[in-house]
Order: sequence, then C-alpha cells, then structure tokens
Amino acid sequence: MKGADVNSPRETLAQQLAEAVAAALKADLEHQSRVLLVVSGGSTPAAFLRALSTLPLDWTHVDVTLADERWVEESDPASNARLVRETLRQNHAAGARFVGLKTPDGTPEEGVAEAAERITPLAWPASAVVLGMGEDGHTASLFADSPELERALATSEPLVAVRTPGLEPRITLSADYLHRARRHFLHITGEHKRAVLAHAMVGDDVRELPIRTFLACPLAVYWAP
Ligand SMILES: O=C(O)[C@H](O)[C@@H](O)[C@H](O)[C@H](O)COP(=O)(O)O
Repeated sequence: MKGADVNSPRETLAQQLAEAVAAALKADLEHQSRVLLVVSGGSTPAAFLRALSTLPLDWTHVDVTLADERWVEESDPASNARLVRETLRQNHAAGARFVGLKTPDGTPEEGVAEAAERITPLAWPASAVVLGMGEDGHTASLFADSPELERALATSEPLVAVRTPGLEPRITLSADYLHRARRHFLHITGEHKRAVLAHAMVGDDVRELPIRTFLACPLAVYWAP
C-alpha cells in the first residue's frame, strides 16, 4: 500500500478521531464565538488528545471540559484533569480554556453545585462529546452498579456525584448533559470492548449497560483492534 501507515492501528485511529473532532470544532467556530468540547478520561484517550493538540484551529475560542472526573487532586495520576493538562493542553491547543470538574471540596457531593456553576455557562450543545467505555459497558461515570445511576440517567441537572463500589468517588455529567452535543464519538479499542459494544447493540436495558443510552443517538464509533 503506497505510503503505508507506519503507525499502529490504535495510533492511526487516534489521529483519525483527532482530525474528525478538529473538523467539528472548526465547523462550529464558523458560526459561534465559542465552542465546547467534552472529553473522557482513562487510558484510551491519551494518544487522541495528544494528536488533537497538534491540529491548528482557533483554540482560544474553545472550552474543554470532562465527561467525568475522579475526586482526586490534579497531582494524582488518576486525575482526568491531569490527563488533559499533560496531553491536550500543549502545542496548538495550549490556548484552549479547560474547565475542570474537581473543586476544593472534600467530596463530590459537596462540590457538585460549584462544578455545575462552572459548566452550565459553557457553549452547550457541545460541538463534540468523546466518550470512552469500560469493559463493563459504563461510559463517563455512568456505572451499572452505582446507586446514583438511575438519577444520573433521569436528571436534567448537569452533574451527579457518584459512588461506585471499588472506585474512588467521582462526579459525572448526567446523561442529559452528555446528550447536549451536536456530535457523539465513542473511542474504544480491543476485542473485548468490541464484543461489549456488540452485546450492547442487541439489547436495550440501559441499566445493564449504560453505554446503551448513547445508541439512541447518532454515534461515530472509533474502534481499532
Ligand atoms: O474517567 C474515566 O475513566 C472515563 O471517563 C471512563 O468512562 C473511561 O472512558 C472508561 O472507564 C474507559 O477507560 P479506559 O480508556 O481506561 O479503558
């Protein structure tokens, strides 16, 4: 193949997703003074976020927030704000404004109101929401075994504090706010997640596999082995 990619399939996927998200931001900047990008945390997005940072656009008019956040200090390796700072907020994208979800409060329950005040003024509907998915079918911090899942699926509030067994306390955008986007992307890799998504597509119980709430809207699936 002429000019064969020297990158791995996952690196190629990250670059393609970055180009698609950059195109979405540019398109909306044609008719909006500010645009909003919502990204997920975890381990998958790093290559995508680094690739996105290298793409030229008017980043000073772009706000970036998170689909969810672990309730840890930004110095903690688990922090999604730290991930964004270390991968996206560099190169061309250094000029983007990041609006984090973690407040100085000790718990997400104490911080949720302040976090909501930060994000509600942003340019909703977002130009793009980039979702990840866990091997249990969760997305953002919408977990099947979280006592707050029902509320996070039903509320029109922007954010919900989430307690999930075995995980640190988290804060998540509600399903309603995650749906407030012109475009939804799902960024997943590996055979297991492909099988989980395939299973999600043949059922409709959102409480079993919360990713299903995003199979009711246009969803650009970016998957590589
Ligand atoms: O804060 C988070 O962890 C994410 O928002 C979460 O929803 C993530 O997308 C999945 O857990 C997949 O994570 P991996 O990319 O690490 O598999």
